[in-house]
Amino acid sequence: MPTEREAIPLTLRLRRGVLDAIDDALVDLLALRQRIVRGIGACKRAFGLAIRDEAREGAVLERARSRAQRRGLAAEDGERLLRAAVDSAVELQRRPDLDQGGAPRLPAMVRLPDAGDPAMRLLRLLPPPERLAVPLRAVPYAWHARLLEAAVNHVLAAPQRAGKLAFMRGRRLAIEVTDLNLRWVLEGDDTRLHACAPGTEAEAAVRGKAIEFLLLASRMEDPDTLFFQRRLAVTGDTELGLTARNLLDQLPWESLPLALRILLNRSARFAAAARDAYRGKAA
Ligand SMILES: C=C(O[C@@H]1C=C(C(=O)O)C=C[C@H]1O)C(=O)O
Repeated sequence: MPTEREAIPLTLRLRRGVLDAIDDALVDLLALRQRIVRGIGACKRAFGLAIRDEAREGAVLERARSRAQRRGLAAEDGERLLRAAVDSAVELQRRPDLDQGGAPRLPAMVRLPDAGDPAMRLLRLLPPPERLAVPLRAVPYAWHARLLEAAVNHVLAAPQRAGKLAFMRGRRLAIEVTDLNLRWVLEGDDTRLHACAPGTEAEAAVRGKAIEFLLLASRMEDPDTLFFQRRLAVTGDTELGLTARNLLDQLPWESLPLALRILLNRSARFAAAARDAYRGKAA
């Protein structure tokens, strides 16, 4: 008799492992939502407001419906998920012990929306990306260039096989991360892209801040938006730059391993939260 572990195929077990990580993240997010709801409840008590706000609930559910649709889900699935979260929120605010554990957190609403949240407090301790530039410069160029080369060639494997990288043959394109002071030049040959020696001249460049590249790589923002809003810019040889940009638009992101996409997505969210927390501190 095979044991249960042996009987379940590895591919199924791996997918369940990823699902477990997603479920953990969902529960973590619910806990974070409830922590903020607690503050809202205390505020309502202090101002003598009703706990339930049906107009606001309607707006919350509508946002969930339209976001679900934009992500290719059924609107009802988005609504069901948020309906459960809103019910928990109302239940929490009705609890008589809501205020226990300290004074009502009124100031949290007056200052920043999430200012009292421990996660946001921690995020605000992080240095802004520009300050990471100094330690990053201590990492040998060859290391991050190799890493970039491997990542780019992995992502571009399919377009390369389809001959879509022919435009890069013998051409040099720079990638510049302005706030981290990082710059790589990639050159194409018949089979792949190579990172050139530091300081190599390039014919065109794609430049922007680290977070914009992370949002692009995690697919949390589409290339069109990033270029249209000039958060990523193409300089130099316009034709080469635009061809590279169009390639980014058509990349088969779904072919990236799921675990890598989750990691990128989490990093991008984390970086965006850190940026917002830092802006809050600077304001
Ligand atoms: C959190 C609030 O309280 C309740 C819960 C809501 C929610 O979970 O989004 C929305 C409206 C209220 O019925 C709020 O008023 O914002």
